[in-house]
Amino acid sequence: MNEEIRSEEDQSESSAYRTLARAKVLSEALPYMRRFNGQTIVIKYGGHAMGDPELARLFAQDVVLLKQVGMNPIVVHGGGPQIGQMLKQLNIQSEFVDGLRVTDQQTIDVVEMVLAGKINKEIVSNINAAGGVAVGLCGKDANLITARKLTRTKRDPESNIEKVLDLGFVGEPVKVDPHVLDCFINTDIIPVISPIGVGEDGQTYNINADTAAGAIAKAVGASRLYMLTDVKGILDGDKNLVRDATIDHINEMIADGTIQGGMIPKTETCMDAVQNGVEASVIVDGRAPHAVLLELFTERGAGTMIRARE
Ligand SMILES: Nc1ncnc2c1ncn2[C@@H]1O[C@H](COP(=O)(O)OP(=O)(O)O)[C@@H](O)[C@H]1O
Ligand SMILES: CC(=O)N[C@@H](CCC(=O)OP(=O)(O)O)C(=O)O
Repeated sequence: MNEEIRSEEDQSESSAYRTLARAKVLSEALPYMRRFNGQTIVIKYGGHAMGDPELARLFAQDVVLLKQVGMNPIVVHGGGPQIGQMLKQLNIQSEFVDGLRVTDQQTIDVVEMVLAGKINKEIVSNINAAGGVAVGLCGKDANLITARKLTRTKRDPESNIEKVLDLGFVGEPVKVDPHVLDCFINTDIIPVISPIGVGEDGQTYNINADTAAGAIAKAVGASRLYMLTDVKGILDGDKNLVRDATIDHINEMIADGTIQGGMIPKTETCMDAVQNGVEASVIVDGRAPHAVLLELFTERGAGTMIRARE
């Protein structure tokens, strides 16, 4: 057969195949779109996941799509690496205890400026540029997150005495008032929230973004809590992805050291959420394009899903 004709046939075959594959993806997505219609989902967008501008653009597009197919996405963002960069530029030393940034007066000013100022508005702009209508908030707006100083203790191995650690203005949420978020349901508005809390006395608190996202997911009765991070999900001892994790399994992995560092507060937040009304928490790879869409709308999903019961 003439080479030109063969190549035309090959091209039309592969284009037909691509069209079929696209149609399959769409038809697979439809039942999930129906199922999640009207549901609220909280997406924690971590500082590591937002590093690459192209990924940030795709993330914004995905959030807009979720809203357009009838869900109520709420974005809670972090920005740890970006805060670190700004502190470095300002020559302010920063130290972490158990994954939490020790926050003095100078640091809290920078944290608020970077999170509620720069990063929040960048995400809002990206969503708006993707055709959405985003509104930026922090925990201070409409009393969204009331916080108090977090107290941490650590046992001194030598004296065996429990010591109170002073983390400065690190806060823990004591109350989330979702009233302002309820106002956005059934509108086109997508809330984007910085993890800054306010004390009863007006003190500004720096809240770990995972913790803030978990508190908001519980308060709004979210169906799903998504944690976008820089790994595929929870990895087992052989570094294989754990697709479905029960609470017992996670506790075992924390106890035997398989889950460490920042993954400990993340999984603890996920477990707390599912034990308090959130249907499922999912840890997904924020470095993968369309991570949330793949998780929500495909049979195979992505990342690690955590439920209260199997
Ligand atoms: N068992 C585990 N599975 C996956 N990641 C783990 C595990 N144990 C520890 N980690 C670490 O947890 C990190 C994610 O937590 P963290 O750095 O706090 O994320 P983020 O900044 O996105 O909130 C991973 O990059 C990985 O180094
Ligand atoms: C108390 C505390 O540690 N707060 C965090 C808040 C930002 C955050 O959590 O951002 P990521 O999700 O990107 O890590 C911090 O200061 O870095």
